[in-house]
Amino acid sequence: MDILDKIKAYKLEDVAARKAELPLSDIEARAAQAPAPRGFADRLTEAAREGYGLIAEIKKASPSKGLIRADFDPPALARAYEEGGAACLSVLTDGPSFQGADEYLVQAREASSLPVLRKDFLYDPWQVAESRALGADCILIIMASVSDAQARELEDAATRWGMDALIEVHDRAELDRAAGLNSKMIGINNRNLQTFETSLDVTRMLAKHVPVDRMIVAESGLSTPADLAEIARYGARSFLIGESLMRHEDVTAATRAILANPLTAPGGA
Ligand SMILES: O=C(O)c1ccccc1NCC(=O)[C@H](O)[C@H](O)COP(=O)(O)O
Repeated sequence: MDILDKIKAYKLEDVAARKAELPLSDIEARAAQAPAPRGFADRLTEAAREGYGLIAEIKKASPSKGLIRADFDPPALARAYEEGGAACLSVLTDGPSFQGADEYLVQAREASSLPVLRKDFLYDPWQVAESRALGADCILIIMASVSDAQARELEDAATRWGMDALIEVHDRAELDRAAGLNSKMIGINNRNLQTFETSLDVTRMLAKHVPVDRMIVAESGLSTPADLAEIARYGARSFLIGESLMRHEDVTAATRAILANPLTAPGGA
């Protein structure tokens, strides 16, 4: 059983328990009261047109690295990322593997004007409504962890709630399945979630197969302006970065530094 299977097993139990406490109609009522969605894909596209589109991640710990940032203050981090030039935020809400919390998303969104991705493992439309109730503007769909039917169901639910979906892939088969969905954003995860091996070669190999009407978001293992410039050569102008920014004491300065001198290339987003 790899980490993704383990996460899926406890997540399904957790969702069943949450649903028992709060039926779909109740969580939908909460979602309907949430602040209006901030256009996540639109904001990212706009930033990528002018330079790079950065989704900056609020990440305390991970299965591959353990504790990443002890001094962890989600509202302060959200403000620091915004000041540094991030286009969007990603907030890990999973507790057992990432030391995340739903509350971190609420706090980060309230502290900034940026659209927010709920970075979690979703299997059920109930969780999509829950994400909206928390204020999320975008959800993540990990193709390695869901069937085509589940992916479609999650994407449809996100659309109904006015949210965007980032569709994450790691290999060609997942990319081909993702292309059958409607979402504009395709996240190419450089990290193999079975082995944790991380290589920018994954984006290099897959980017050329992404349909031209989709936006590539390169994810994981990015830590220098040179990494971004290299990936930009493969056609990706948007990036999801967590650990390398979280390890800097001055997150604003680190965000500014990684976004400096974007590779000027035709093609925009
Ligand atoms: O980060 C992990 O170890 C991990 C393990 C299992 C499933 C997901 C995992 N990470 C989630 C992410 O996708 C990353 O947090 C995100 O792409 C940012 O990556 P990085 O910049 O390398 O922190």
